[in-house]
Amino acid sequence: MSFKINQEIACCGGKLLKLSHQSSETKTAMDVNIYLPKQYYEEGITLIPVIYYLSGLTCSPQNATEKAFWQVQADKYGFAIVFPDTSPRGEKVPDDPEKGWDFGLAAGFYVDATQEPYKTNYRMFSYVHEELPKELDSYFNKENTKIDFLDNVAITGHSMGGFGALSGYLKYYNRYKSCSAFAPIANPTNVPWGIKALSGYLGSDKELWAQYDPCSLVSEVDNTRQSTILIHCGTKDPFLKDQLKPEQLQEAVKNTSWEGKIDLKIVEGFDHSYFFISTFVPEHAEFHAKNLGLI
Ligand SMILES: N[C@@H](CCC(=O)N[C@@H](CS)C(=O)NCC(=O)O)C(=O)O
Repeated sequence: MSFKINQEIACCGGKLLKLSHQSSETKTAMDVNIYLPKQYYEEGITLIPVIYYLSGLTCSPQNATEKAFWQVQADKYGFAIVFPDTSPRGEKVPDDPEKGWDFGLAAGFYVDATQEPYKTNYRMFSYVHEELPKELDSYFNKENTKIDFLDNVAITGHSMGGFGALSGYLKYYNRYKSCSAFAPIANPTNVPWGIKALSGYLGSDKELWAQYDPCSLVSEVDNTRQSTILIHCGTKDPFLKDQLKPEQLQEAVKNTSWEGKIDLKIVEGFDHSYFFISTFVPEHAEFHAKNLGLI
């Protein structure tokens, strides 16, 4: 299956492409944005690495595309950045029966649902980590490989997407070269947003929940590369104490191969918004650029 280019927009030194495609995982059309940095359009550049950015609750691919200012950093270092959607969408896709904004549409939580009525469409884990990278690779690298969607890749995200980045990174430790997160839901099995989503999508089996919880995964995944995970959270984030709980991840890594490897920065005065995210995107970009071999 192929991508449709809905918009091609000149941005910084490169181009922003707003794409859509039919997903066999979610069985819906999915929107995805990609920024191709200026290096993509230059002669003689070797493979361009990719950062995947997973967005938070209520977001589409547009929020981060418009408000995180990754594009400037992508040009500075020479990586592409992919902004997937946060859930399947469409009239036939089941939503939260309570009509909340923390479950269902725009709240897919990057897991593969096992429960009715969600299991047919809510396959965001397999979509983001398997189907989307492969589809992008076959679409963009038809004639020769210019963008490395599959190997020299990093992952990051915000809030629900910070959780998605952490869990995806730990489950695909040998693929992602680095992981960072902005205000992630660090211990989803232990907070209201996570409990609602995991019970809705995965049912009551807490062992299945644990397979996605970064606080459980750190004791199962051996950090053989001695990698550091970079995390920023703001002190004025209204969700910090009850929903994000980054300190639980610090606790969980004790006596594991990740001990001392969570670089958690609690920054004074910042909230949960894109003003916070865009402030720290340059630091995350530099962190990933180093791990992707760009500097
Ligand atoms: N809609 C919620 C806020 C949800 C929220 O803060 N969502 C974050 C991710 S968890 C976000 O990125 N929102 C979109 C934006 O700021 O552009 C509320 O009214 O309190």
